[in-house]
Amino acid sequence: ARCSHSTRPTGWRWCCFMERPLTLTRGSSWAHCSYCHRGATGPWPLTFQLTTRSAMTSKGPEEEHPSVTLFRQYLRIRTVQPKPDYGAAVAFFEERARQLGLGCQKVEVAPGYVVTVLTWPGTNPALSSILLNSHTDVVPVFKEHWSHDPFEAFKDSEGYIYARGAQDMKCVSIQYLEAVRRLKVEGHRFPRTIHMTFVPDEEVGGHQGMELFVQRPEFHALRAGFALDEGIANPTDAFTVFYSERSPWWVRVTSTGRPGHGSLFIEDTAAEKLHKVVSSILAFREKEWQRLQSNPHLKEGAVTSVNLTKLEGGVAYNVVPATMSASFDFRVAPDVDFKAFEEQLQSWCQAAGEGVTLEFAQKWMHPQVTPTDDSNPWWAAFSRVCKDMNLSLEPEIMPAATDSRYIRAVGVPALGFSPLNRTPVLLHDHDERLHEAVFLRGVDIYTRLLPALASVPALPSES
Ligand code: MET
Ligand SMILES: [Zn+2]
Ligand SMILES: [Zn+2]
Repeated sequence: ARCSHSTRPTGWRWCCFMERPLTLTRGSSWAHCSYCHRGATGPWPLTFQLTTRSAMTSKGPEEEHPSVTLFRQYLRIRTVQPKPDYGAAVAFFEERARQLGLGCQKVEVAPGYVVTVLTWPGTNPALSSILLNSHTDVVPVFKEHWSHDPFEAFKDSEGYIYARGAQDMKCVSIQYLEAVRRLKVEGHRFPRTIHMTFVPDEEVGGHQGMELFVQRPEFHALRAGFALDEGIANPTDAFTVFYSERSPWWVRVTSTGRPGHGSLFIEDTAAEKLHKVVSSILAFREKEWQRLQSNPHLKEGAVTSVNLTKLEGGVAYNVVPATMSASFDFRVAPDVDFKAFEEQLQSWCQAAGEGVTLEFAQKWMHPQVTPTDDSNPWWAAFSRVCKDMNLSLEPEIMPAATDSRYIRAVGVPALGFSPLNRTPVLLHDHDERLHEAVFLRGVDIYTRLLPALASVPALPSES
């Protein structure tokens, strides 16, 4: 097979030999394949500049990079909460497994909730495996605030792909698959097995997804030694990598008090007492915010955040209700004393008066930290590749929660990493979008990371 060099100065061309894109130098009359170097005009990678981005942007479908086409196909599957079309997603991954010649296993962790596992076996089955995890569901949209239909995967003339899940995290699922495809086509084999897990329901807490899956014999049979899961885009040149997470505590405070006519000065009302708790919690929020603001070394994930997200109660303007409630989304930093923190919440309720109680809708109690020094061979391999590729890494604590918490809690070290730099953070936002060149660069990054991770020598525990 040979490269087919294009004479066009812009756009994507496919190298049939290396199964990857040719890079085209803007203004030159011909292209080169960056892998097999036929007709090379300069070193890979192209410097990643906005001008280059538009040079790399394709116009018509016939010019589009096949990995981008696949990404857009996946984005069109409506796996949107609260009623995700998981059947279509599972069928999509089964078809990928068939096309790539990968093992495919479906594990139904709850009725209708399937974890799809695609497997590329390693050469040394004695070694633990690499787990590449991604969730298949996406959060709902406010359609009226979008510039394009969020399930159409519209690509604008600049190369930005608009879709719910473009960043969180359908890009990562396809980047894993495309990196594996490239490596397989190039004829590589690695000592460690690579498993890709596609899991449901992360966006609603993972209770019918990863939380159940890690307890199943099928999960233990994967013998995962290390996992990658989602991160967050970085608007700068750097890439963020998460080594721990804050713990979600979703708390509902219910206040009860004396009811009556809306014209009277009734004492001991539900509203009065709820107001006190809300004030205590929002004062704590302000304190944590100030702590974050005043210390430039602290990142968002290192302090505890809280937001008042729901207020419920009442039936009429002139009826004082006997019950009112407030719901809070706490994200508790990993270094917090969890027992003391819960006691603090209880004491705010008690201080507000009689009949004020709290309940938890989510309460994660097992924060874990994956070491980011060379004592951790997985970190060493991961960071070495990034160094070799000249990628600067910003290690942080994930401010939100991902399925990584379940993976780490069963003893598997995990890093949260979405290979998206120079990208505004738009997860869960209107007009969530990703530039196709950033997406493709992410495939390159995994194409370098996977060989390194899947070739980490036997650990002391494995020999
Ligand atoms: C607490 S469930 C996690 C849902 C979502 N990933 C979030 O962080 O909000
Ligand atoms: Zn996500
Ligand atoms: Zn999300």
